[in-house]
Amino acid sequence: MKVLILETTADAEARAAGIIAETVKAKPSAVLGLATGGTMLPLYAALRRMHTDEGLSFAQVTTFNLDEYVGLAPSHPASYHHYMRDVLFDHIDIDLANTHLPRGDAADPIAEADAYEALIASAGGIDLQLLGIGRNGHIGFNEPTSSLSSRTRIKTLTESTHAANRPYFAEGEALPKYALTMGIGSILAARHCVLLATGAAKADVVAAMIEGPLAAVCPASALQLHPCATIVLDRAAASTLNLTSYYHLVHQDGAKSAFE
Ligand SMILES: O=P(O)(O)OC[C@H]1O[C@](O)(CO)[C@@H](O)[C@@H]1O
Repeated sequence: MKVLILETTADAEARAAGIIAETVKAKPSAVLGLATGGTMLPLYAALRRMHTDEGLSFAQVTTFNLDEYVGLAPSHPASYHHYMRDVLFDHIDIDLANTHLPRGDAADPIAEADAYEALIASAGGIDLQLLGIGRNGHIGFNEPTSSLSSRTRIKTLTESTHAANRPYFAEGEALPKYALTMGIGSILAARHCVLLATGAAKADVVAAMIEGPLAAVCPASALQLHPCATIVLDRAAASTLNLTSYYHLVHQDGAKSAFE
């Protein structure tokens, strides 16, 4: 794992956005795996700015989002379809036909999961998978005890995930019980995984992911198996790591990747 600890939250967000921008510049037809959640909002704002101010083009990019709530139509304000159009797709030059999320309102969600997995394969796989991390260690909606080799499927959401996402739903509205999510095996198949975590509330789970045992109870720890995983943190999210000085020694600016 390449652990990058940035001084401020804004620095961490800018670094993660910069990694995505460099990927798209190096390969304009890149296949990006995208994530949602509050952590990603400033990152997508940075990509919007790079598009508007610096001409960063997404015209040839294809995207696959990690997950969607079962039962929500794309027009639902709390759906991830809605989120992605709102915060990114409607503001850049991407071809909407090349943007993909699992359909939460599919008549047959099991068939939808299989078709989504096949669509990713037919696009040639994912070049860069962006990830957030839930306070319970989930990546995508792979809740604790998810199979580390799982593929896109339906998962039951935990109470803590419900609590974290309650603010995105209308008062009194019942939250979806299930989500369609890329599996941990699907995520590990991406050629590069980039996880962004910011804020002290994520510190303990970040330490479990990086320095804890590989364990299904912390799904993000599966990234320990990935040959090219970059973890981008601010100081607060990195505050309970034990090996901080080592990460600084090896992975900060100027380090030669050949020696990582
Ligand atoms: O960035 P946040 O809002 O803390 O969310 C973290 C993770 O939780 C989710 O929002 C799902 O609960 C993911 O989409 C995200 O990666």
